[in-house]
Amino acid sequence: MELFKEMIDKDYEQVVFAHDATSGLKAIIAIHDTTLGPALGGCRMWPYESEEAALRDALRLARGMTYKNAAAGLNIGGAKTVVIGDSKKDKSEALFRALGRYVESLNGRYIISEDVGTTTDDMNQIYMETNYVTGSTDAANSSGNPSPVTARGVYYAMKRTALEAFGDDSLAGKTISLQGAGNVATTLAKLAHEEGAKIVVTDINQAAAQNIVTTCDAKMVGVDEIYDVQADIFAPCALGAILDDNTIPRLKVKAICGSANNQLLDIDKHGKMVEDYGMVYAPDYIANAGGVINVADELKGYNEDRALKRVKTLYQLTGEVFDIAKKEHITTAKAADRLAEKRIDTFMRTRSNYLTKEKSVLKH
Ligand SMILES: NC(=O)c1ccc[n+]([C@@H]2O[C@H](COP(=O)([O-])OP(=O)(O)OC[C@H]3O[C@@H](n4cnc5c(N)ncnc54)[C@H](O)[C@@H]3O)[C@@H](O)[C@H]2O)c1
Repeated sequence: MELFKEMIDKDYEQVVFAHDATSGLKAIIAIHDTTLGPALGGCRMWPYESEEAALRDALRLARGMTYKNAAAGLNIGGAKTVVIGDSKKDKSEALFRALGRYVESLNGRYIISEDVGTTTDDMNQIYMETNYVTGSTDAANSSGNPSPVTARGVYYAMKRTALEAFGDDSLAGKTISLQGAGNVATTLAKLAHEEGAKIVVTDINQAAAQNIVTTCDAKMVGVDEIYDVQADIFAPCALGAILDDNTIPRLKVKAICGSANNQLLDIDKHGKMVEDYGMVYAPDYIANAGGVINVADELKGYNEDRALKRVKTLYQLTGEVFDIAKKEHITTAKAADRLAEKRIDTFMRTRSNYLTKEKSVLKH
């Protein structure tokens, strides 16, 4: 990869390669954009097949965080860390403390948090070396596991999506086909079930799916069968890139709203295709922004009520995206990007005048 070409093309600010011989740390911190404030994004630990694959993932995910954070109205930018390694074998206190020291060296330009392959324990080790970490349970202002809050956000986005698709935001009597029965899906299923929705669930982990069958009176189907279920709303809460040429024509729903990141294999082609098949699509990074809204609240001194109140506004935000799509004759996926880009552009201009001291989300 020609790194500077990539950075110039998508306007990345900074890429840090971090190595520690003793712990075996090999990490990449990609900071995409800090126009709105310090960049916040999770730390993914994954046994990448090559260094280039790790770098590509870091860049892609960092940019995604810029869009998610901006669209959610947060005063934070976008970044991501990837640690090259197997989260089951390669973790150590030394590795995360070495990473924490690199985060500290960025002096608040970047705030790290959990992602796939990392846990609150890992964040606690990072916290020994830097305060620029969220989601650690040792810090005074910890917000804990974000998944239940992410699920709550998906639930509000889903209600607004139902209003768009059915003219009524109630989930009572609606059938939801749920792909995945993990952390987010479990809380989402519970909220929807409490409102009177029927759940059809699948997971490669049958025990996880069975748990939702038991707690929410759901029906279980096979992993591939989920796309053929006659339902009202499809909720992808497992993997990315699952909306493609093969799956979209099989869906028998009127709306799609779930927590998985990057659900559309190709944002332009498949964003259009879902609409051509008559489905309303809630853009993933709008629907799943509850988690980052929650951790970002830690920067102000975590207040659960305030964070949850903000998460509830994902209902209105989802509606705003639908309105932009209609007004500008673009897909809802593109409309979410427009919303994020407009916010960054507006504040780049509005905040361009000189101040001797600037107020920052990190200083209060
Ligand atoms: N946890 C959060 O706060 C959060 C925030 C934003 C986005 N997300 C995204 O939401 C999704 C779910 O997150 P989570 O925290 O619940 O993860 P999780 O790991 O707890 O759950 C994912 C579930 O998907 C299942 N799964 C994997 N492959 C599958 C397949 N082919 N078919 C069906 N099920 C399959 C897994 O067995 C697991 O039970 C992920 O894509 C994640 O990136 C999560």
